[in-house]
Amino acid sequence: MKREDVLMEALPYIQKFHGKTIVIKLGGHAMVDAQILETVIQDAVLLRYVGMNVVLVHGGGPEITAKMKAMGKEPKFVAGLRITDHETLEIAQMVLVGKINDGIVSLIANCGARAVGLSGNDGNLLIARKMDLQKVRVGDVEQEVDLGHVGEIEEVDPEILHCLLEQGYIPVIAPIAIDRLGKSLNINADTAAAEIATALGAFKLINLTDVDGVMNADRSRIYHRLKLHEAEVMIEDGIIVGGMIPKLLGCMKAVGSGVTSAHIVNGNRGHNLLLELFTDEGVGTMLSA
Ligand SMILES: Nc1ncnc2c1ncn2[C@@H]1O[C@H](COP(=O)(O)OP(=O)(O)O)[C@@H](O)[C@H]1O
Ligand SMILES: CC(=O)N[C@@H](CCC(=O)OP(=O)(O)O)C(=O)O
Repeated sequence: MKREDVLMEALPYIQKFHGKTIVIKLGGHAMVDAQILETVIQDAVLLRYVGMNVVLVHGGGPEITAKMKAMGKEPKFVAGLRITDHETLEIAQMVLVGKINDGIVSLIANCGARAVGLSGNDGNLLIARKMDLQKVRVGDVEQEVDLGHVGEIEEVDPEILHCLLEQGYIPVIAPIAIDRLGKSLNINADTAAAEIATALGAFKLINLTDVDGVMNADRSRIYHRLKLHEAEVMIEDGIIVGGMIPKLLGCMKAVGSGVTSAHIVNGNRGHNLLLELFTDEGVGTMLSA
């Protein structure tokens, strides 16, 4: 395709998305390479410059895991959620709020846009309560597991985001929430992004991760388009496992609540974010109602 054709293919999308809100979830597995992370940030800044309201929610699971291991702690997950004791919560806050959030804000500044870093604690953005015990099947026995300081989001107050977006900032959000007594809770970043997209009435939710999209059981094919009911069946059938569970559930919640489409895209391939948004074929999985 000629270079001018590439630009012309993007034009109707740029027109359609102008002034619309897009929530981009940057997964920890899509941030392991500094150069790739920079590419993603460049894409996000470009979206801002073509007139979209861009909100970034980031994870950092692999870095939290690495820090825990370095401190002699064994990470454990239930359905993609990290069991979080007090020390783990402190590690998660240090990594997510202290390190990753700050790093992304600086990268955006380097790319010529303005960002403000937040966690769910700021401006009561994410109010949560401690998550109920989770049922886990071990062999034939079903057990109940306490996930510790892990939160279930009860309320989202997007006011602070509206203020920042109106002033042209890109809000960058770390997935830590606050409970009604002022205590912090660890939130899965996919869930946080989906709740924020829903509360903002976003046009799109884009999940950047380390796979090309939602795949079938033997991982031989990608689903480029999924409907809500198909995604439900895939979860019931156990085709979706681990970290993909909160991701797809989040996308389903968002789409079920009015977000037009939710996308799962490989963030480790250069400029995939732009290709998913501005080309006819797209590159990942698009979930719609
Ligand atoms: N059906 C599926 N299709 C694609 N990926 C899946 C599926 N089920 C589970 N996964 C896993 O989900 C992972 C992405 O989730 P996660 O590790 O939490 O990423 P992130 O850190 O980007 O949020 C993939 O690397 C893949 O191993
Ligand atoms: C409760 C819970 O699981 N919280 C996550 C928060 C970070 C996250 O979700 O990071 P990714 O997007 O990279 O997976 C965790 O501790 O890993």
